[in-house]
Amino acid sequence: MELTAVLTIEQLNFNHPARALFRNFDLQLGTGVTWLRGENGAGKTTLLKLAGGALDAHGGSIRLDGIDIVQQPLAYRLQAFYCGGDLPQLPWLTVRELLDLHLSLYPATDAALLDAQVQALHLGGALEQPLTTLSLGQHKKVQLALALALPVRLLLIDEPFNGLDADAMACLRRQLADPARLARQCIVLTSHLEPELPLACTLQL
Ligand SMILES: Nc1ncnc2c1ncn2[C@@H]1O[C@H](COP(=O)(O)OP(=O)(O)OP(=O)(O)O)[C@@H](O)[C@H]1O
Repeated sequence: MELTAVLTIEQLNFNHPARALFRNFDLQLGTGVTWLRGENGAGKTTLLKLAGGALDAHGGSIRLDGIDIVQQPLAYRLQAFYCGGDLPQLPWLTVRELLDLHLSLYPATDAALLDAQVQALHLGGALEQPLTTLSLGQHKKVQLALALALPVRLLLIDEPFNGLDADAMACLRRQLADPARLARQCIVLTSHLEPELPLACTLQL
């Protein structure tokens, strides 16, 4: 069956100062989960950040359902979410304030759905805490609650299972295997271990 591309990367070029990473790199991904694999330093996080708009490419194009990341940056960002391990931006906010901020940034988000994700990940008790006081696992859960609730077409998740307790891991695995989600979203995740999910594609860097 022919792939209907959601994410299209053409002739991508990107170097870190001391490391050439992508040279004329092409990629087309459709809906469902893509497992991005590769040894440490292969460029997995960098590729997620490029596709999420957190880094600017040095050449080539990145399009999401035909929306070009350079020509229509806001339209692109409304349809993409990068869930990484970076420590929080705006560290003076509480968890609730960060979630509310995202409800404004992504106005099509269903607030009740976001609240349901917060409850499912047992974050309800942490809502009034400043982001700086969260444990690493709680920080990861806040990012994942957003990732699972925002109505984006492209979800980029760096090492989704790292640092999660058993309940949260099962909750995440259930949702990333939900056929309705897999039919509507292009999900790219990195993992050094087999993700134990139904996969649309495996990509080795
Ligand atoms: N800000 C930066 N400045 C300079 N070099 C960087 C920067 N970020 C990453 N690199 C380098 O780019 C390469 C790719 O890094 P990246 O984090 O994308 O790899 P990765 O495949 O995600 O690795 P891991 O499996 O260890 O998480 C590495 O060699 C890294 O040292």
